[in-house]
Amino acid sequence: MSSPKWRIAVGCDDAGVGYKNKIKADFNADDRVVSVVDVGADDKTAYPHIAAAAAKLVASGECDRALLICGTGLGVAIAANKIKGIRAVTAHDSFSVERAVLSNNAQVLCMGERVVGVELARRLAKEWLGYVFDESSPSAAKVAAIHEYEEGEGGLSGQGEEAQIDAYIIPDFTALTSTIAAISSSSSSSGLLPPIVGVGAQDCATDDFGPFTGEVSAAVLKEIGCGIVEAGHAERRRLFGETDAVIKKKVEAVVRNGMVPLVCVGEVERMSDIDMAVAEVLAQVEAVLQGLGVDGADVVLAYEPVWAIGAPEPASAEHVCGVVRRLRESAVVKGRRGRTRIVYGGAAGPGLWARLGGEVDGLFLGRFAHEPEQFVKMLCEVAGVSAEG
Ligand SMILES: O=C[C@H](O)COP(=O)(O)O
Repeated sequence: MSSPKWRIAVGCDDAGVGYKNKIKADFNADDRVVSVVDVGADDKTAYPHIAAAAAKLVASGECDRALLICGTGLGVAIAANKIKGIRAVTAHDSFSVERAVLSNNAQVLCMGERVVGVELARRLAKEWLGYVFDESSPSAAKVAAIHEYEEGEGGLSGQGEEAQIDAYIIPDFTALTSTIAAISSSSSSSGLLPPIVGVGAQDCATDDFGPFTGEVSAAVLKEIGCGIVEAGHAERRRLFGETDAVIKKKVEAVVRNGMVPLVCVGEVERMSDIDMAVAEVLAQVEAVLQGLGVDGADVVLAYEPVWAIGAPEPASAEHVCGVVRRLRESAVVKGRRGRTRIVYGGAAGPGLWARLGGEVDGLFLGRFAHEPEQFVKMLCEVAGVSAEG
């Protein structure tokens, strides 16, 4: 097997500038490294922001690893570990650096400029590049257990233990801030913190900045508190001519800004041959996910047969489950490093969840979400709790 070529993020606070710059130069000269992104300006930026920025690059899949330096290497590790999916360690000796990768699959190495000599720090960073976690090793199950705790305690939106499901309201742009404020204040007054319902947007721009009058960027959506953003809804494709290439750029923008993309896919015409439906849907999925620069990111696919959107009845459970199963088995989904969840949309209403028999990860509601009682009923069905309680 050929050695991996690493894409590395480096960062530091004002106590770690000297070591960061030296190690960065070492990385740039090392042919095991293909790119180095420096997230740390050599200024007074507090370490949590630097550490989180580097960790997000790793979590999104834009970088493979990060090396962070502060005075002790402790604060940056604590901050980086707050980013979902990140395993950051502080290590100042050769054995710990080795085990951080081989035992813990840590993607982030932190060191302290006031703790370790510069030549040892450089040597450790060099050794670190040589270690690769073995997914078939006995350590893999333990790392998976860490991930399970993270999912159990947090989930898609970082919700608390009270939340059994990830629920999102996705209103139009003008209602976003008031919806976020309403959810936030009702969560505080009910004592449920953080909110058990998140908020998302129906669309976003492909770019974060630039002259795109009328567009709403993913950066702004993140800033106001969105957690999820739709990309490629059937109506965007049909009415606004959005192509797979545009949708892919939007997905990249959503992930780049630390949110989850809700990628809508679905065959246009009703067809009895499930193979034909799968081929059409899979082509859309492949066009968006293949070569996505954010392979490690969480993605939600909304399987919405276009013919079922706005229809009196949803697609049959047999059809939905058949397509979803094939999507899950596809190379493009199986081969991703990030989690891919598949939800169903298109006339989804009460009772559908049970008929789908656990084959899908959730529902994408249109009209029924506009009826509060039906909405709550379906939330309860998915959460497996009684609507009466
Ligand atoms: O955006 C919503 C979905 O396209 C589904 O809509 P629907 O449940 O009203 O058919």
